[in-house]
Amino acid sequence: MIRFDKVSKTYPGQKRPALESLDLEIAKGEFVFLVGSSGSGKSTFLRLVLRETRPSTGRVHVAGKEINRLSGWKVPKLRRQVGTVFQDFRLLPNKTVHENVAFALQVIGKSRSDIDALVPETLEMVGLEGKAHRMPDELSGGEQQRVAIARAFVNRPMILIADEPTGNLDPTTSVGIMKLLDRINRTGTTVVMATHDSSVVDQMRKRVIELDDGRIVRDEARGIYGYQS
Ligand SMILES: Nc1ncnc2c1ncn2[C@@H]1O[C@H](COP(=O)(O)OP(=O)(O)OP(=O)(O)O)[C@@H](O)[C@H]1O
Repeated sequence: MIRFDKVSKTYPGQKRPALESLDLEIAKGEFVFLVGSSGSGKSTFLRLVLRETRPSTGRVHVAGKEINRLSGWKVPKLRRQVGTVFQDFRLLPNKTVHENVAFALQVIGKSRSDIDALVPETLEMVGLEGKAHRMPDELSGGEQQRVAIARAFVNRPMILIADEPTGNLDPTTSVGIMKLLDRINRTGTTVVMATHDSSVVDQMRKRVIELDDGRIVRDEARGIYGYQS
């Protein structure tokens, strides 16, 4: 589902590469934690998967396509296959919960009847039935993150990328969010999550890839967080 062949990335004006000669394969349906200290290259990895940036050398394959060669007009189609969730939720503040999730479908041209069916179903899946007409600021942080996950998943993407999704949440709320991501993963969606949250990683016992200075220093099938920040 995601394959990196000898991928290096050096940002313009930087001497040291953010990622160096990364070889990596993530299969369909896997759940992968990306860990490593600040600056180790986690966000750069995720940005390469989304083609928000391109590798300096090497090849990035996502959902069967070599994406460095993808022409610009095909990038939106790629991004439809990849849902994204962030630490700071990134909801539209002036839209209701329903509208936030519906918007993700409107921009890709889904019909009104599809939207009317998919949004309530997805809100129910994330445990927000009954809150469809609330505004984001009328929700707890955990609920806002559930809306963000609903928005990322409503289109049933092949891959879900989560960058520190529990970073602003207390431990109990984080457990609920992880159960939800696990449920999404069980539908067949590949989940890649960058995190500094050691308790979450230790609880889930999924594949753990650790980056250090742009290189993979650990790749374990049922790993723990295992590095001291
Ligand atoms: N746009 C950019 N321009 C120049 N250098 C960058 C840019 N983005 C990241 N870097 C550098 O690349 C390296 C890797 O950064 P990256 O953001 O991928 O790390 P990270 O593991 O995601 O860190 P954090 O856990 O703090 O989010 C760092 O040395 C960083 O300073």
